[in-house]
Amino acid sequence: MSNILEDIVASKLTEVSQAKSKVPVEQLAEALADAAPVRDFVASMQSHGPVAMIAEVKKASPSAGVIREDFHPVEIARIYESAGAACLSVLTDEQYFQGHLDFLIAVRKNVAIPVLRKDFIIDRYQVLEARVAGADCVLLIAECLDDAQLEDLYGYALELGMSALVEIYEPDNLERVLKLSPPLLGINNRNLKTFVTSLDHSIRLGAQVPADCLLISESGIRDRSDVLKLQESGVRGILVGETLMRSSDIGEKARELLGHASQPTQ
Ligand SMILES: O=P(O)(O)OC[C@@H](O)[C@@H](O)c1c[nH]c2ccccc12
Repeated sequence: MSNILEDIVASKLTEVSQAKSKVPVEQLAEALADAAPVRDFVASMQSHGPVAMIAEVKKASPSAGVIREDFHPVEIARIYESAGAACLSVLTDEQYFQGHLDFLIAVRKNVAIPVLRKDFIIDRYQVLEARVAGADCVLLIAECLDDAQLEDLYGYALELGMSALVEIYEPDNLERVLKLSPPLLGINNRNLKTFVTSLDHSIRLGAQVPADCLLISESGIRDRSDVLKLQESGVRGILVGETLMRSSDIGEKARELLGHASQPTQ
């Protein structure tokens, strides 16, 4: 079976080297002076209880294809914000998710809550690019990074004033990510090799996460009962994309997940 993560990482290597030849790192670093001040992603997650939502702006994915044709990132982001999302996640990968760094730039300027750059980060250049674009947090996927890379990219994100959301799928990666003492830890419910998605994955693996680390269950969350089930298992954050993006009333669906719905929807 082909492993999508390996394919994506391979194309990221090319993408990053092309980006570096277009805008050398020294030039990119000069733009840091003009970057907006960082918003505290971790604090926003911690202050939105009992379960804080990271709402994702995502047009398409390798597992689902195009999720939403009628795609206006800023409009969607504003709806998420007013529905009570703690933070936003914006896909910036172009090839596999039909995202764009420009979406993040536009979203960040039009909301007041912190924004995560959702991409496959394998190089410091992408972390710098994220900060220059206005990102408050970057995603670091343990399955794409060895220990040295993980530590380096994590440290660099912090150095630039951002937070990093460290994500794992494989149970074997838990121990090595906990060495960073991250305030946030994401457990992906979706196996990126098979696309099989099960909430039980973050529930089971989450039981091994220390209480001082805010546990975020990612992917495959569909309704209020899912959220309650996760909450009962100690999950304090959720990352939701597809369910919201497929909804004909995004705001209502977001409020339903958070338990703020005017009327429960089925
Ligand atoms: O659309 P969903 O099933 O609600 O999932 C959102 C998010 O968890 C998912 O997009 C995701 C989790 N980790 C990733 C890493 C890269 C790209 C995407 C992801």
